[in-house]
Amino acid sequence: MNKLETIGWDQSVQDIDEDKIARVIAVQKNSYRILDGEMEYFSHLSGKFLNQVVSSLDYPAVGDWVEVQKLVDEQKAVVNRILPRKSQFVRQAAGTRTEAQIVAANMDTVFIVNSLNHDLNLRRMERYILSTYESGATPVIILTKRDECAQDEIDTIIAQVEEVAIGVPIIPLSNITKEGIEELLTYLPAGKTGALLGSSGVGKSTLVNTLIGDKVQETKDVRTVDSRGRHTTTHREMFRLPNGSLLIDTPGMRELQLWEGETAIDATFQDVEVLENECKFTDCQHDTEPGCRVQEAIANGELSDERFKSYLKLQRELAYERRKQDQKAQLEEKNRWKKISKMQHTQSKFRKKR
Ligand SMILES: Nc1nc2c(ncn2[C@@H]2O[C@H](COP(=O)(O)OP(=O)(O)OP(=O)(O)O)[C@@H](O)[C@H]2O)c(=O)[nH]1
Ligand SMILES: [Zn+2]
Repeated sequence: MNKLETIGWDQSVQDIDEDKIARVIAVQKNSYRILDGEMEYFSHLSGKFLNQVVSSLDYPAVGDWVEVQKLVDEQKAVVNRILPRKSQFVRQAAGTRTEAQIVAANMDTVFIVNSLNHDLNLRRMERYILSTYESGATPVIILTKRDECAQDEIDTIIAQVEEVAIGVPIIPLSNITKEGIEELLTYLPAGKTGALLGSSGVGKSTLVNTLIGDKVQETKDVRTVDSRGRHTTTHREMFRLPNGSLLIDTPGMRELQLWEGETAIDATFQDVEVLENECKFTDCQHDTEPGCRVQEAIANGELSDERFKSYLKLQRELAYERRKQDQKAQLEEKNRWKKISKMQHTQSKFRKKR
């Protein structure tokens, strides 16, 4: 096995010098911690790289494969480019600006983590499933803290989750009793990359510690702070598990604002799609039309009204996002031309003077 395979390498990129490839394991303010399978390096982006950056999606993210120039003795490196991603989980960055944020890259599986002891929010879960399908990875749902729930409560919750997570594996587990951990690992065999996503406090970092069998991530109960008063661990980080898989831990998200997802709507709402196709009216809004198959399904309980509303709402949200992004792109293009024509203008004035 070559050393890149120990950090999840499975790309079929041709003409590549193995010694120049590394994987991003953590993103710091202006530097990237990268691993080549043997050694860790602190790396920066090359000037050429920075000149080509157009959007936030062009910066390296945790899980990315990068082509680098290494200074082995100093354990430093310069990043020249990002290799094409096979998957990327994107959300709208927190705040009001229209900007994308990559949560994790090149993962095979996204583990959507929820806790059994908190109110489960099925609408939120639909968002995570949608974004996961859009990312190009496969979703798996994890329900933590099963030690705090009786079996019948767990069964009820699983039944509810099954209705919104059609065909998605659901794993109830406990970081305390370790029930469910073995099952989780069947979805993360050697060489594969997973990412843990979900709200704050559901037990993502604790799960990383459970899987590694050591305390590598700080968790809510103990916040370790170093001498300069900073938290000692970066929260968004990729780890190697003892079974040879890779796992990305991410900070809890307060809300998952969609960035894109039109192509993933069908996979997320397979049940609704089937009903829409069964509807005999070709132009149906599935709203108030008498005889509509969707409305019939809602009336007889086959489809929940909340789920159908959520389906419509997410579609509206995605269309709105798309318009906002298009407007932003137009504005950027306009500004780019303004800048170019201004530059040409000053250049011609300069020439005339001479
Ligand atoms: N009873 C029980 N408590 C758990 C379990 N897993 C985690 N916890 C507790 O839940 C709390 C939050 O755990 P974290 O691992 O910090 O949660 P997180 O998802 O990483 O949170 P953020 O880092 O804020 O995103 C801690 O007090 C853990 O000890 C579990 O399986 N059972
Ligand atoms: Zn209809």
